[in-house]
Amino acid sequence: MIKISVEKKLDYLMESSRLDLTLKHLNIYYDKTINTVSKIDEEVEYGIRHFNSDNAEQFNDLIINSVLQSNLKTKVKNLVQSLSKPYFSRVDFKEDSVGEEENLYIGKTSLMNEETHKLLVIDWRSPIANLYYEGRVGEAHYECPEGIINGIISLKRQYSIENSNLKDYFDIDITTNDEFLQACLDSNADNRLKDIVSTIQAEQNRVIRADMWKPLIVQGAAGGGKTTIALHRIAYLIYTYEKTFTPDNFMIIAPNRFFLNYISEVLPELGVDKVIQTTYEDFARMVLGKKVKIREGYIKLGNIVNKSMTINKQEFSVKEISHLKSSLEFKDLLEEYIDYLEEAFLPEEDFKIYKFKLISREKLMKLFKEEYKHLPFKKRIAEMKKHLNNILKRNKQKLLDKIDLIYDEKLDQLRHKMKDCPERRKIFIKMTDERDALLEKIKKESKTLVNDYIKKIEYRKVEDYYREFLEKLLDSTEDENFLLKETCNSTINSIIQNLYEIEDLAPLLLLKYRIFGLDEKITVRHVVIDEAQDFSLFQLYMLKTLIGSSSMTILGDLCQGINSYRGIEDWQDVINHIFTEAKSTFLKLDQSYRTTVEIMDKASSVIEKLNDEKLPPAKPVLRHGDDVSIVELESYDDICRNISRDIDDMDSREYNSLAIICKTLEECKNIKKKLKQFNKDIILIQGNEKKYNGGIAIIPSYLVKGLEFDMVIVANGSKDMYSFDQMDVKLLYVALTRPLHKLNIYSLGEKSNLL
Ligand SMILES: Nc1ncnc2c1ncn2[C@@H]1O[C@H](COP(=O)(O)OP(=O)(O)OP(=O)(O)O)[C@@H](O)[C@H]1O
Repeated sequence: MIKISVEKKLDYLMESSRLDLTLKHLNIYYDKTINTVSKIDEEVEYGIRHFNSDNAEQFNDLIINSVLQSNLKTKVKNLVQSLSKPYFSRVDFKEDSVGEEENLYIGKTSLMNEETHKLLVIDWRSPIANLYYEGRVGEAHYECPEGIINGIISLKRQYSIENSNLKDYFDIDITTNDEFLQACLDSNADNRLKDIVSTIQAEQNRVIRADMWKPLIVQGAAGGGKTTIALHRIAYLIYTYEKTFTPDNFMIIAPNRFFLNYISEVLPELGVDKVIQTTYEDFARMVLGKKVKIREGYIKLGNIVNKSMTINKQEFSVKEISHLKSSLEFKDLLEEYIDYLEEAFLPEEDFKIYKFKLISREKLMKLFKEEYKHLPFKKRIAEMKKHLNNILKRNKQKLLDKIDLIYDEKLDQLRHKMKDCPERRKIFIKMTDERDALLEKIKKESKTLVNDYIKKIEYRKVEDYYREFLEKLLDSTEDENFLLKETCNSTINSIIQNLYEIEDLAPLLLLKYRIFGLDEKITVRHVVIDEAQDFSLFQLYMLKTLIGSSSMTILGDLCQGINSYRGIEDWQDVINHIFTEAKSTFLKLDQSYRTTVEIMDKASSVIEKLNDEKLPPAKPVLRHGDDVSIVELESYDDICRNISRDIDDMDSREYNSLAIICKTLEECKNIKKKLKQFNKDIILIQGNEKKYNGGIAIIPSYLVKGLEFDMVIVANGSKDMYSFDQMDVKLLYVALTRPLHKLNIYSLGEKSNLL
């Protein structure tokens, strides 16, 4: 029997009654909220039933109530969560200038004691909660809008509360390697990522709370919590800027929809709804306003990975072409083409009525290129249209009067020159007819003059501009520049087939943005990009341009840059070339939380083979597990027999998820087929799936980034599969960093020298 000291017993009783008190207030608040919900529900229902589109007031009420209804739903969801676990930690803090020590209970959402107006629970995102994440017992401080508050922490405590019951609590100093974190990391992988509010580490806390207005770039080790932290940062920013922004002002960009599903539970768990969660491809489609057919990135990468086993010229040029199209140099070439379009956009003529010049082309160009420079071409033309209408309005009457005057003078001269006679009368009539005809012509022409001028301006489809750009580039490129020629030719072919590469999206977006502008204003104010190492500089430039701000969080790991032929090679390039006008914050997450020391050491030994100082090593959290097993076998049948045994072992180890990682999709299919003999039910992940519900999956190496599993089997880590080629090294590194607890590697024949 465990002996518990009297002190701990008393403490426990005190904590239990504190929990009861919190729950009592929570329940009162919950009941009140539910009452409000029913009232609002009734009002919305009434509003819909008696809807009268002519009654503006009623319509406004309905809109307001619907928003309220939706907010209340989120509130109720959060309250239900809080009722099960109202807080997870406590900090006892005495501010230097205040006599009394405060017991701060920290939870996912705050709660007020409505009688005393004191906070029973403090939101983890509030400034004072920093004491829990960064302060140690003893002298501590936190920053808030009023300045820096100094004081003393006398206690930091973590609670294990389940279903409203206090199970246990631990007193800690710093939030590193404490029992809580260890317990979290020891637990098994869910099929979804989870929130980590109670165990956020100091370096992670700094990422979460970094200044929103500066671009934030985070290099984070595999398993360093980048994805998790990205989502917590969004929750933090929404809380901090509650009065300024709504959740849909925030957007997270993830590598694919499968990944979006994997992260889909974290934000709701953190009490946040309605954040835009998308992929770069989907976002681009939305901006382009059409269904552009894109060769999925994973298919292309799959082809590259496949072919890299037999390196040939063709494969080399696919990577080179992608690299070129993703570069800022390519963007500059496109900008030159847009400059050329700008020069030729207006009709080659003055704006005139009949023979009378109202404004010269030179002046119109000045307006177009200088006055309205900040606008896309189409919007410039809309502005110019207004301007031309004004010019016409101002000058039409003047012109008509002037013509009258000229003819009056002419007629006068005639009168002086000639005596009245049939001849003079004839000339007179001819002249007045001529004048009237001219006046009529001008009046008539003026009705359509502006529209006729505007109609001369030709718009093409975005993809037609793109094609013309490439054709012109092709013409102006020297024959020896094989790569650029090949790039233009292959891209023109793609346009003809109406099937684009992911690299074509940034050029298409730039053309759309500069020529047509956005169909709808983008309301996103802050973008978070996960797995950003696979983004190109051109893509990042476009995202920044489209949201019109540098308020971005960019997280990635250069060690996992499996798309490095087009992705980022050095974060400094992002700082120097994308965020030139804003001072960026660069932070690192060196610690890795996902896996054991043994597994991380093996993975690190692989990435170190690249000998690249820009690829920082990951430091595993002190958690030990089994050694990594590497077994060389003679046939795929032997490999599958071993895998089958590992699968049988899963239950005894209480693992929920296992991934068999093969380098290519072909190998995945082959192994899946062979495993059928052993009656193993395995899901093959090919990249187009929307979700993974746990269990055993077989998955190609280039699709596993970002994911995690209790156990990973690298099906064939042989010499033939993984060479010292940069892509091979990174693919293997990504595969080795996926398991939480166990890693087995098989090899068909001799194992790779990387291992
Ligand atoms: N402070 C923490 N407390 C508890 N668990 C944590 C903490 N930080 C990270 N983890 C866990 O570590 C694992 C890895 O986190 P995550 O997937 O966010 O890392 P990542 O940096 O995006 O990884 P990768 O780049 O390898 O995909 C997750 O299971 C996450 O819950």
